Order: sequence, then C-alpha cells, then structure tokens
Amino acid sequence: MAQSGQVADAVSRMTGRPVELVEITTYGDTSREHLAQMGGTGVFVTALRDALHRGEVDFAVHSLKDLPTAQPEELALAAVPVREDPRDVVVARDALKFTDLPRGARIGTGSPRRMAQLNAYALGHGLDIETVPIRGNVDTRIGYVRDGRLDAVVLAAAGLTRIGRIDEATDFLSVDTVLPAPGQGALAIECAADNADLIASLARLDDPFTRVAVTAERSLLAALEAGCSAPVGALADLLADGQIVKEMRLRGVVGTPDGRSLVQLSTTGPVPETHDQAMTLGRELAAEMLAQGAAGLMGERAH
Ligand SMILES: NCc1[nH]cc(CCC(=O)O)c1CC(=O)O
Repeated sequence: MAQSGQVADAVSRMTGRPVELVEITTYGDTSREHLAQMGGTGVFVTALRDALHRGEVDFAVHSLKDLPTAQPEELALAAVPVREDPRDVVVARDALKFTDLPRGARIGTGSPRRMAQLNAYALGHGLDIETVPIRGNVDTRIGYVRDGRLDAVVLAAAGLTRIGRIDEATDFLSVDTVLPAPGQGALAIECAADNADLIASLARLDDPFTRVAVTAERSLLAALEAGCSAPVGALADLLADGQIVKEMRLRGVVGTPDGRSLVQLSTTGPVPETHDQAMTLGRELAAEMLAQGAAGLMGERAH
C-alpha cells in the first residue's frame, strides 16, 4: 500500500489526473507457508494481475523482485522507476552490527539467498551464528527481535524505507557480503499491453538505467532456471570514472543455505544499450555460473 501510494502520487503529479488506490490482498500476504516452500513464483503478483485482467484496476504496482521472470504477453511492464537502495539490512537488538553479533546469535530470515550468504560470511570470518527461518510482515519480523526471541532479523532496506521505518535498521549489509535478490529495491508498474495511452503516460516514470540493470539481473535468474525463492543474488551497477559512466558490472551468487558451497561470479562490460544486450549479459554470466556447478546448489525447489 505504501509503495503503490507513492507511485499513485507520482502518476497524478505527472498527468494531473486523480489516481484511486484499490487494495488487493495476495496469497503471499496471507499464507503462513514459508516462501521457499510455496514453490514458485507469483504469490505476491497473481492477485494483482487477475484484477488487471478483470479490468478492476488500470495499472498495478509490484515489487520487481517478486515478479516471475517470464512476462505475460498481454501485460506490459510500462515503467521501472528509479531504484531504492538495493541492500539488505539487519535489525538487531541493542543496535548491534552484523559482525558484532555474539557467539550463537540467532538471525531470522526465510530467504535461502540470505541464509546462504550470511552463513558463508560467518564460516569465512569465524562468526558463530544460526539462521532461523521466519516469515511475516515487517511488524511480525521485527517483533521477533523486540520480544527477545531472536537477536536479529534481515530485511530489504527498500521495504523499510517505503514504510518510513529505515531508522530501525542497525546495520546495512555491504553487497560484497550479501548480494541482494535480482530486482530488489525496484518497482514494476504493469498495465494491459494494448493500452497505448496509459503505457505512454506511465513510461514517464521509467528510469532507463534501473530497467537495464534489473533486466540483466532477471535474465541471470531466468537462465539459472531459478525462481524468486531460490538462493540467487544478483546486482548490476555502474562503474564510473568521475562523472562519466564507463561500464556496467553484473554480479551473481548462488549458494546452499548452510553457506558451505557458493558460486559467485562477476562480469564487467559496456553499459547495455538495448533490452537484448542486457538479457545477453545476464545469460552469459549464468552460463559461467552453471559451468562452475551452480545448478547443483539450487535444490529441487528452484525448478
Ligand atoms: N520477499 C518479499 C518482499 N518483496 C519485496 C520486498 C521489499 C523490498 C523490495 O521492494 O525490493 C520484500 C520484503 C523483504 O525482502 O524484506
């Protein structure tokens, strides 16, 4: 609701037309199942797409990282606005930083991607932590720390920022420690593919660099044949020389949730100028990761 409200405000500012928010509850919001076990993709997205198909709403706002990688042809990804901070953050007791957590600290996260990378870092740096699978909305997850059941939880910075609670983060995890989910921090604005006028209006919210970056990240995810709950991290960023953007770097990681096996690779090249070039960059890095055994680390659920 928060992020949709922000997009609604931006659309009315730009077009001078009022935008009405229609609240839709998705399976991902209500199910108590662990995301990694829901088997697939689309649990936060399907109900919104159904409302689009039924004509109950004109456009929908998704967290881009929740979108399945295959785009249905009757829907257009009309805009990918400027991305928020893509990093994950820690909310810990006593304002602790991740690396200052005491021996045996219990860290809540339901994400195999976060588990894999947190455990890999801990193994490599002599930290003794235990990752504990949890689910629920922000209140529920932070609640586990406030009531003392867990020492820390890990969440996306973007989610906290959008609801005005980023000041509760006690540590920002460097992307060198935990690579975010493909598309994390970005939004996707979707509408009917045949509504050219609306697509043209919404396109004014599009940020071409964010779009190219998330396209490469999601192409990597798709080429690994992994779903949104797979232990896959990816991030594309620009390498600049002063003010002049020189190249784009794409980093990818796949690991087992225990952190014992990790395939992490990076590639750097010219900033893609087309959708196809961004797709190729992701596919090529995925092919290298698969050559290094990435498929064996993703487990049954990834497929
Ligand atoms: N997994 C659910 C989900 N989908 C999007 C966000 C918020 C971050 C974003 O918009 O990228 C979250 C919560 C989280 O990961 O903490």
